[in-house]
Amino acid sequence: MERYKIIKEVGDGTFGSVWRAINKQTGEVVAIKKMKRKYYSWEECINLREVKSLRKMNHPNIVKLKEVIRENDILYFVFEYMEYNLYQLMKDRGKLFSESEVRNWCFQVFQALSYMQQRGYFHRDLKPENLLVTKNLIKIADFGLAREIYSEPPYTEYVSTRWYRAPEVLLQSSTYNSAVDMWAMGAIMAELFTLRPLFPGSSEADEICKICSVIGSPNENTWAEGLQLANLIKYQFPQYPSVHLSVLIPSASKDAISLITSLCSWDPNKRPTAVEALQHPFFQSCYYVPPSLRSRAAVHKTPPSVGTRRALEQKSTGRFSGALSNSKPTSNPSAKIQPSLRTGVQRKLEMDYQEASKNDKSVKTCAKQPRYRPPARNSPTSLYTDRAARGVSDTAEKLSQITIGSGRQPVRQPVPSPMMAGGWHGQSDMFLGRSQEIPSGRSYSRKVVG
Ligand SMILES: Nc1ncnc2c1ncn2[C@@H]1O[C@H](COP(=O)(O)OP(=O)(O)OP(=O)(O)O)[C@@H](O)[C@H]1O
Repeated sequence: MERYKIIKEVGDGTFGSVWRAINKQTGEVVAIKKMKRKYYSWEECINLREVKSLRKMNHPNIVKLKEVIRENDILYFVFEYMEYNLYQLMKDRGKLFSESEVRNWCFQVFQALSYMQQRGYFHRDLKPENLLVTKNLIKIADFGLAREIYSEPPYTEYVSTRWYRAPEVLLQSSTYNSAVDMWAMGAIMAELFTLRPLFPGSSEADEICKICSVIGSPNENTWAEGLQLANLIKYQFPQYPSVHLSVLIPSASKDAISLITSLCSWDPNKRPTAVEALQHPFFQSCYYVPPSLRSRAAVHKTPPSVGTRRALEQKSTGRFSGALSNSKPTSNPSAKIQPSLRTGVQRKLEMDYQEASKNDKSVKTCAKQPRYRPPARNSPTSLYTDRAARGVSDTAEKLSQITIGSGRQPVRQPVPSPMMAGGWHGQSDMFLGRSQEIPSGRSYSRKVVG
């Protein structure tokens, strides 16, 4: 580590603190993530397999892992340095972002997701804090890193966000897939427009409640499988009609609303894949180069993210091409997602249903704000400083005692790190898991340093 000069702490996550540093030899500015637990041998660097995968990921919109160092039993990840995360940008924002800013960012993130999805990976913890920005460039961070479920406090104060968690995960599906990232992107996109989280649930139960109050409760037509999942854990959805998203996101165009609506579909199978999202009319002005045509397009020196859509339109036959046809992509091979990537068994969640029946009576109403309120457009910044507005209230605290599958021990539940879609990682999944479970009675708070 003596090769690096540590400058200052820029982030403090669940598993590591992140520092800005300079490579003394090259002068390059990097971000060094120092893991909180100790690793007494390389074998103990439980996630090395994933680290190797991450190092292989080479995409302009995925934060590059440059180096992994273990020194004095401490594990360090050296990343390229990014100036901000999206949460910081939203928090400090005095006025709304323009639609073209939102489009530019989302287009880049969908390209990274498309890259990952085509390689059978998905992120599973997309949230504004994990989207890092330098100038116009945005990159996905924090995936594939070691997540230790057996680690001891000092992590107990942190409760990972549930605001971007897909309903199938909330309902403890054992077979979720890359569509969870698409859900998260819908929620993030909406938040970029309003600077308010779309589904600010204060507990898992309240999270579902918030979702119902926005997109309407699911039914046989919208998500038959979800009703079955709910049945399995004896959960009853609260009954709400849907609200048109344009009411909640007044600054967004019709195309943006259409994309967010489809990303936030109850049924994971009805959400677009990343490739399909890139073909949505919202991105009409953007220039997407399907991987199959990358080498040819490279000749034109097109920027990796956004440009003018000049070509390849005839190649786009995805979900949103033409008049929003329902036909599946045909001529664009990259748009053909292998069925296994969509439906593969990802993991077996550790579940404890002992008190699940409590949900029958407990989740008929949302905590606070029974309906999502349209954003206060004049004071968007207040959201991130107002605890109550973020759904953290006494009522919420109480509701959080009776969450879906409550009765669990307040220990870290393994939520696997980004992993090969369609693959069951078995034993190692325990090690790859990240904290997702919300210990009862704890409130969510974002931890952002700097
Ligand atoms: N490459 C980077 N460049 C600059 N800042 C970074 C970088 N990577 C991470 N950070 C900052 O550090 C914060 C925490 O990083 P990260 O999410 O990787 O930690 P974590 O322990 O995995 O967090 P979490 O609790 O979200 O799982 C990020 O939100 C970001 O603000």
